[in-house]
Amino acid sequence: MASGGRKAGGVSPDPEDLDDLVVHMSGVGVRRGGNDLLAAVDWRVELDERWVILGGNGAGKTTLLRIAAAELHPTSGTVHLLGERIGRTNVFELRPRIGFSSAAVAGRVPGDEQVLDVVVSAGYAVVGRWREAYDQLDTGRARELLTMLGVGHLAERTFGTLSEGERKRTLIARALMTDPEVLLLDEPAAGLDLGGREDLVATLSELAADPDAPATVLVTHHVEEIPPGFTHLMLLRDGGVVAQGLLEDVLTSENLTEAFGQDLVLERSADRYFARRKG
Ligand SMILES: Nc1ncnc2c1ncn2[C@@H]1O[C@H](COP(=O)(O)OP(=O)(O)OP(=O)(O)O)[C@@H](O)[C@H]1O
Repeated sequence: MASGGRKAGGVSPDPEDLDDLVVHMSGVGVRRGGNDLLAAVDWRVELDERWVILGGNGAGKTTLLRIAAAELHPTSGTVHLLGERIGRTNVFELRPRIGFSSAAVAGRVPGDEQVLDVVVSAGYAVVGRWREAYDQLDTGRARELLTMLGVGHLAERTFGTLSEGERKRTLIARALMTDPEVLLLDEPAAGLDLGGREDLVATLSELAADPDAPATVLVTHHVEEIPPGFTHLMLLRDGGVVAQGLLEDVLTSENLTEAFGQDLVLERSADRYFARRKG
C-alpha cells in the first residue's frame, strides 16, 4: 500500500518518546470471525497533533478509535495509550483521561437525563446521574463547556428532546469534561444538516487552534468535514492504512482514489476541501 508523509513506527516506542505520545500502536490487528477488521496498523499521535481518520464504510475507523479509547483490545500488536501499555494497565483508570464521543456513547444516555448531568457525570465515568452530590465546580465547568459548544442554553433540557446537532455538541462537551489528554470524536457531524455541520466544523477548528486543547482524533467519511487547523490524516481501507502523515502531504486525489476505490478528484477552496468523482 502507498504511504504518504511520515513513516509509521512498527517497533516498540523508546520509553522517553512515550511522554510525548498519546497513542502508539505497533502492528495492531483485530480479527473477528475469520476477517481482519484491522491489520498491521502502526500509528503515533503526539500531544499537539489533530488527526483526521478518513475512509469508506467498513474501513475500520470505529474499530481503530475504540482501541484508542481503551474500549477494545487488539488481537495482535501492541498499544500504548498515554504512556500506558494496554493489557498491563488498569483501563478504568485510563479511560477518564480519554474523551470519547460516538454514536454508541450517545445510545447509552437515557432520554430523560438532564443535559447538564450528561456532561457532569463524565467526571465519574458513568452515564446516568446516580450520584446526587456533584461539586459546584463540576457543574460550573459543565456549563462552561456547553456554552463553548453553543448549547449552554439547553443545560436544563432533557437529552431526549435535543436535535441531532445539539446532542452531538452535548456529547463533545461531555468528552471534554474530564479535561482529557486526548479527545476522540467518531463521526461527530453525522446526521447534521448543512448549517449544523458548518457550525460544528467551525467549533472543532477553534478547538484545534487552542494550544491547551487535547490531542484530537476525528473520524469522518467526508473531506468536507475536515476542520481547518487539523494537522494529520490517516486514510483507511479494508482495515489497512492506505496513507498517513501530515494532512497536506496525504490528502491527495490519488490517495483518496485508493482509499475509496473510485476515481476521485480533490479540490481545495481556502482552508476547506471538497471531493467528487472524476469526469
Ligand atoms: N464483531 C464483529 N464481527 C465481524 N465483523 C465485524 C465485527 N465488528 C465489526 N465488524 C466489521 O468490521 C468492519 C469495520 O467496522 P468499523 O465499524 O470499524 O468500520 P467503519 O470504518 O467505522 O465503518 P462506518 O464508516 O460504516 O461506520 C466492518 O465491515 C464491520 O462489519
